[in-house]
Amino acid sequence: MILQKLSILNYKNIKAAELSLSPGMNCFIGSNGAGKTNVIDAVYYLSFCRSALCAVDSQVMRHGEAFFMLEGSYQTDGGDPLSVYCGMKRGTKKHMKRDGKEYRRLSEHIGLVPLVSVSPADSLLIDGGSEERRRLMDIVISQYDRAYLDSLGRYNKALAQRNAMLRADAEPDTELIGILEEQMAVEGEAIFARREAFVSELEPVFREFYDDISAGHESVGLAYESHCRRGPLLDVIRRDRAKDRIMGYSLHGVHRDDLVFTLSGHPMKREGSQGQSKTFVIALKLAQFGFLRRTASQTTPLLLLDDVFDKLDATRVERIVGIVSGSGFGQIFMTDTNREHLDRILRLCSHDYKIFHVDDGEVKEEEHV
Ligand SMILES: Nc1ncnc2c1ncn2[C@@H]1O[C@H](COP(=O)(O)OP(=O)(O)OP(=O)(O)O)[C@@H](O)[C@H]1O
Repeated sequence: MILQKLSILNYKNIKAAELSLSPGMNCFIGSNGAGKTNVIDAVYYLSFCRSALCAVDSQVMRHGEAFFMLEGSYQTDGGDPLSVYCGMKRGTKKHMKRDGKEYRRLSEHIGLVPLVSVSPADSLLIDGGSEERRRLMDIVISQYDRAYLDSLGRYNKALAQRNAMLRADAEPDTELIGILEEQMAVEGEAIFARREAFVSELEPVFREFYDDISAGHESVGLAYESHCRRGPLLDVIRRDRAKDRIMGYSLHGVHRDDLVFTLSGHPMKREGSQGQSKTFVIALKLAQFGFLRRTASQTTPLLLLDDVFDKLDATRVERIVGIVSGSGFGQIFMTDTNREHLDRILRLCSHDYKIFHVDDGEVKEEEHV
């Protein structure tokens, strides 16, 4: 998938931008706070119907403005044109359209424009709670498996209802809580099977990328942990109903799943240096990219690299650039604050590229000399 043109109106600090993009590398350069991340967040928005950074849509609207609008003109891998539009007026709901036709449900759009993003916020994958790692699995799997997203929705609904019953003053109705547990078990087992298949396919590819970037200096591990491994999920959930009632929430289920990251057999979070943690996250995201390309109807995802090279030594930067400019990767969006650094990266890169200067929300394409 190639994003050929991007139009932005009133998105965060970008008042108006009309960008004609390279099918290869698109570099956004500017000082801190200039709006580089905001531009690539607009690209992210058009894939996921939401910002990667703001949970609330009204927050992406430029301060003092009454609406925002994003429009992307894509070329699919098959060569067909595709247009995606999102617009929202303050105080109303947003409208997402594909080729001029409004979606009834936003979930219908997820996966159409597959995208993998690497950003400084990804350090939370290592340092943050298990919800960050579950989100990584959910974001990838839901881009190629709509049934997964539906299962997740039904599971979360049953979980929220069960938690409400556990917290209520009145003793839970045994029949009703039993039905909710059955729903959680059915959907939970389906979610588990898909997460397990995903991780077992991702893990060897991830290790290969890590070895490649670190020149085989370190050995890393990635494992999937789930209560489903303790036996039939229904038994596992039901067994501790009395304890759950005391705690006021469900202690067991796939909402507690996690990914365990290790460096030489020790927890990455405790042992990894900043550069090693960054390498880990990048290898994970590159593996995710390959996985999506194979599964998301053979479409090459877009790759967003927001400020990724900070804290990495020159050899690792060189190896990463070598990987992403090789075959199998497609269009890339990258941000950097340092021109010399960017020029060094571009010298390594065999892709066609464009440079855009971002200054206080204004985006200008650099003329090629
Ligand atoms: N809704 C909004 N309206 C107007 N400006 C906003 C809004 N949301 C964020 N901003 C502004 O966007 C700027 C941050 O932009 P962005 O994160 O894209 O910077 P950046 O160029 O990536 O910087 P860095 O190099 O520091 O990562 C801040 O100045 C912030 O005030």
